[in-house]
Amino acid sequence: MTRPIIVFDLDGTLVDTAPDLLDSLNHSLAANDLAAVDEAGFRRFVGHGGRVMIERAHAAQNKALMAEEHDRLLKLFLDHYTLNIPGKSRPYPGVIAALDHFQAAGYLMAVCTNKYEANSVALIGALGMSDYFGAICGQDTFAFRKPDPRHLTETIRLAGGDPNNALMVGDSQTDIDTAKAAGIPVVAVDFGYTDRHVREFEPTLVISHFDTLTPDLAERLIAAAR
Ligand SMILES: O=C(O)COP(=O)(O)O
Ligand SMILES: [Mg+2]
Repeated sequence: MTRPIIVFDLDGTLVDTAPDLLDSLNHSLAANDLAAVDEAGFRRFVGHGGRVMIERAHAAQNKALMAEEHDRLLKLFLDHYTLNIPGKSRPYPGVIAALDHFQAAGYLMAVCTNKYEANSVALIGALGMSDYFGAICGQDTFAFRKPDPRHLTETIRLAGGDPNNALMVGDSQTDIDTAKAAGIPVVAVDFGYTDRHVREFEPTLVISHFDTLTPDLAERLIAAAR
């Protein structure tokens, strides 16, 4: 059998990127005379990448958004975000220790995120975390993205893993729906970016700290899902 694989979402799961995403979002919105989004708004708009964040912020303020404007604001957002990496973004408490434990236990690891791939690779590199991951797949890596389950299953294959011997860890409904559609057990962290409690989306398990996420626990969750 192939080595087991654990796949992580990025924003709100491995790394607390909210301050930087919010700064870059507000930088782009200001160019279209929109009011700044606060932390609560951010939680409602995040999860499907920058383009959707900008679209949702406009809808919330009843502002029309033409296709060309959308492209221009996305470019402003991405240029600002890219220039600031890693900014204030840091891994959540216990993340590095957990990755070390999974690595020592022989797990393959990968990232499946709706951020753009280049920004994901840059952020993970800037935080010194690249060596843990056999694949880092963003919303533009394939022709499909979360909640399409193929984003997850193809990430697993790219990292050399088997979807039948896999666990997903995420912070949002998108992650939970994706894993469920792929038939993969999913652990939800309760400290990420969602406006409703992750429990409502019925993940396999909810955790509040990475210390809880051990290779033993992962093995049990994978075995129970078979
Ligand atoms: O940036 C987003 O909108 C989502 O990113 P995530 O999939 O890593 O949570
Ligand atoms: Mg997330």
